[in-house]
Amino acid sequence: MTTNQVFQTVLNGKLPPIDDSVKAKKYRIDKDDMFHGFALARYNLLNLFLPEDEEAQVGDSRRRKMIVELQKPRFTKTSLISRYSFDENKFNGDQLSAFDKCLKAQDYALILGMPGTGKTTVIASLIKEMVLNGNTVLLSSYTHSAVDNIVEKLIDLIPDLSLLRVGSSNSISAKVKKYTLYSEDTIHKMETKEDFDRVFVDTQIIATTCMGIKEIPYANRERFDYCIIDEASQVSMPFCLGPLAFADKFILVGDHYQLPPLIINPEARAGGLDMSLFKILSDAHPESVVELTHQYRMCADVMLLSNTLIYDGRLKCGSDKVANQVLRIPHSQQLETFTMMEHIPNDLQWMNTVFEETNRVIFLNHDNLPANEVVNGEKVDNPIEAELIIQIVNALTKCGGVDPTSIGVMSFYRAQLRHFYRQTFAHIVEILTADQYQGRDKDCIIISLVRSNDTNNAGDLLKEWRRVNVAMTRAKSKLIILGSKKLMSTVPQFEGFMKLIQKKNWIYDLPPGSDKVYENLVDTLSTTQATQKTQRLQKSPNRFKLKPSSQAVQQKMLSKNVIDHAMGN
Ligand SMILES: Nc1ncnc2c1ncn2[C@@H]1O[C@H](COP(=O)(O)OP(=O)(O)OP(=O)(O)O)[C@@H](O)[C@H]1O
Repeated sequence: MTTNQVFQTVLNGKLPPIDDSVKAKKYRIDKDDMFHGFALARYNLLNLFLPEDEEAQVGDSRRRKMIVELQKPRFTKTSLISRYSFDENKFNGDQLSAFDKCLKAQDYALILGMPGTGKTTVIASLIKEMVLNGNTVLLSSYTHSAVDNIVEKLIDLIPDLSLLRVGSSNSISAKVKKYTLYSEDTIHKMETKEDFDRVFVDTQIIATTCMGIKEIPYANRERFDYCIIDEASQVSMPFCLGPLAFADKFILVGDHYQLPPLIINPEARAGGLDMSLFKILSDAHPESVVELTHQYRMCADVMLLSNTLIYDGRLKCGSDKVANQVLRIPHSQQLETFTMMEHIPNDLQWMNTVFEETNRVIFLNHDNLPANEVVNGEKVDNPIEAELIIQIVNALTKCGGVDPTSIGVMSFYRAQLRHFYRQTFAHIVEILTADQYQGRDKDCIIISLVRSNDTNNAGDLLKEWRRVNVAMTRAKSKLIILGSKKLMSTVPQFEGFMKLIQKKNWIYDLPPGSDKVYENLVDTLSTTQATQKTQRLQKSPNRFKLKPSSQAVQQKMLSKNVIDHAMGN
């Protein structure tokens, strides 16, 4: 070690004064996260099999019996917590059973929470009960956002929350930042190393991702009463083991009908690395599982897709309000004005189908356009399908007055999403892959299926039914899917889905030329001066060339009369 290094430490206030005469030399320390990650996974596995050594703090024979030998989990007859502080009327029967199961667990319990069934709500309330009764909790999850969702709920639920959020501060949400060690307004005031140690020992709840567990100093904090892992069906087993080793009892929350751990190596997948601990334990001991089946996200039509594809009718709407919700389009009449001004014939007015509030699920089939995919090496996109989606987003937001933050655009293909990043709405409308949408929702979701080709090649991504399930369960009140009916009808995984949407009459065949109909919708509407509109009409009176006898022409004449009348011509 040289003498001219300057160290900044977390122990503010105890720094020796910096000697200005010594020229500081800057060092860059690179941390290889990947290596760190795999080293951690290997350690977690190794720890399960090492002989128990208390002094060296290694070995975990208790977990080995549960996880490797699949020992039956034990449950007490009565709840381990005597005093419930929550209002039972605020929870449904499944959720109350989940509390009951978790609080009777002596080893572990599993919560299978279908989409939007209140997993986050249940975890937060469960933690509240645990800490109010003097227990300590290690809260973990696969992603930072899932950890923060729960912590944000805890902040609202528990006054004087004793919580330490461990992790890099730029991945942590603004509301949660003050629970980290290093934020300016941290609740954890530290002057000395003893203070630092005490934060880890005295705080009732420590929250971090499964990877972030490496930041918890082992010597300082060995035991928690409970470890709770959210998104447990997405975490591969070696990473899941990390947090579990710290606690006497654990609770895993997940849904193995949604995406499993992402394992790219085919050999590792064949060896079972994509099988989460959640799935292994729930298959081995179904009695340890409690299912949350009442969902508060999707309207009944959207839910029906998922029930048909995956859940076999087990998913239910939490209330009539949820079941009957619609996407409100406050200025829908503006679309009518536009179609009149542009003389759009009735049979080309496909946006009306999108705007119809009671159309909660719509499959816009573009076989008649056609809208063919473009393959470029590994990348696949569909420019015409993208153009249609851009028009839908603009129509809903700029014409219909729908809040752009309530809309999400999703595709299975990253190359397709690039078309949307360039749009003015890109910074407000959420544009994500199906995988990134797991755990999120929007009032209106528009899915770009992309694939459309002569050989009906659907690619591999659409064949993963758990990914399709995630995609179909993100919308609350309107789900718009764009794709090729011809191609989708050949995909075995979509057979039930296609049959259902056909039976329900949810397929709309876009007519040829559909992509040109609304392409200047935004320009036209942004021209607010009625006179300007009149000039435009005079310059190009007939955008759509039709025979003089056609019904549409009669309507055009009629609409022109209406506009003329309205403008006092
Ligand atoms: N018993 C209940 N009664 C009414 N609303 C509820 C109930 N439980 C949960 N909710 C509401 O349902 C919505 C979804 O809850 P939450 O976010 O906890 O679900 P989740 O299962 O974590 O969702 P995800 O599938 O995104 O992980 C929230 O708005 C929540 O307030």
